[in-house]
Amino acid sequence: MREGYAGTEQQTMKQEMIEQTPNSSVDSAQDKQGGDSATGGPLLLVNQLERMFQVGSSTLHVLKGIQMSVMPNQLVMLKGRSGSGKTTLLNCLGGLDTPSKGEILFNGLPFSRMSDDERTHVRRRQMGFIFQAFALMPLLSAWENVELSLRMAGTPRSEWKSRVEQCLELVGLEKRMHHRPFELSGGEQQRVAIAKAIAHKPLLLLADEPTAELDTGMSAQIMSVFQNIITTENVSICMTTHDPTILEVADHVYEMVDGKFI
Ligand SMILES: Nc1ncnc2c1ncn2[C@@H]1O[C@H](COP(=O)(O)OP(=O)(O)OP(=O)(O)O)[C@@H](O)[C@H]1O
Repeated sequence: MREGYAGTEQQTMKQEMIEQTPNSSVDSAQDKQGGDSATGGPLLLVNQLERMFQVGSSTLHVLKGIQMSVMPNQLVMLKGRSGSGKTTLLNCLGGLDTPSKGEILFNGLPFSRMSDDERTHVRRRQMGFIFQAFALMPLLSAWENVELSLRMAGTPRSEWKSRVEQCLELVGLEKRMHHRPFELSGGEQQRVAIAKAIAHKPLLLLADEPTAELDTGMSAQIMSVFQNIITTENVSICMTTHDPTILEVADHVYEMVDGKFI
């Protein structure tokens, strides 16, 4: 993940997550109601999205009129060469960056036109993020990493134990729950990151190159975990990838060239 505007936003998000106390009484199940996905429409709808960056005196046009949709329970992949704009798009979809033009509807709501607070609320309650570099707390066990995510989402404490166990079992780590990240392989660490990202029952998982650090066997395991959680957790996944070997498991692949889909 390149640093820059979006990198700063991700830092901000991580900071928000660290600072957030579990004081919200909003029920995540309640948040799952409504919106287009409840009526069979797309979970995510992107209309004529553009993103420009001001670099010195020139304007860099990175996203140039993106149209896309993600349906409920779909696995959508964004493929493209380095620098084509995939991460910039993913950051806009997750509200970590703001489009210069165009619109993003999430669960039937105008996500890109929400206030920062509203967008943060939606992001915390209904979205989960997975990054290339696992993003785990190094001193916490797999169990504690997942529990932290529930704590930050405001899930009642009484539900933590069963949900942590359920998520770690879902990703096949029931025998490694008390290991810390350095005691786990790359693939296992990424599975903890997935358990962490789904713990609060999001509608959408956004994953930036989730298999980039992994060998072919481990990448295949991660893809099979993704397929499993789409059905068991009722979640949609939108991920970026460079890896042609995993594209076949996608429900839909968007190919990006120079800020546009071809
Ligand atoms: N904040 C920013 N300021 C200036 N330019 C930026 C900024 N963010 C992204 N860019 C530029 O936008 C282009 C697309 O970057 P992006 O990271 O979205 O591509 P990518 O397809 O995800 O690449 P990779 O696969 O290498 O991560 C690059 O040329 C990048 O330098």
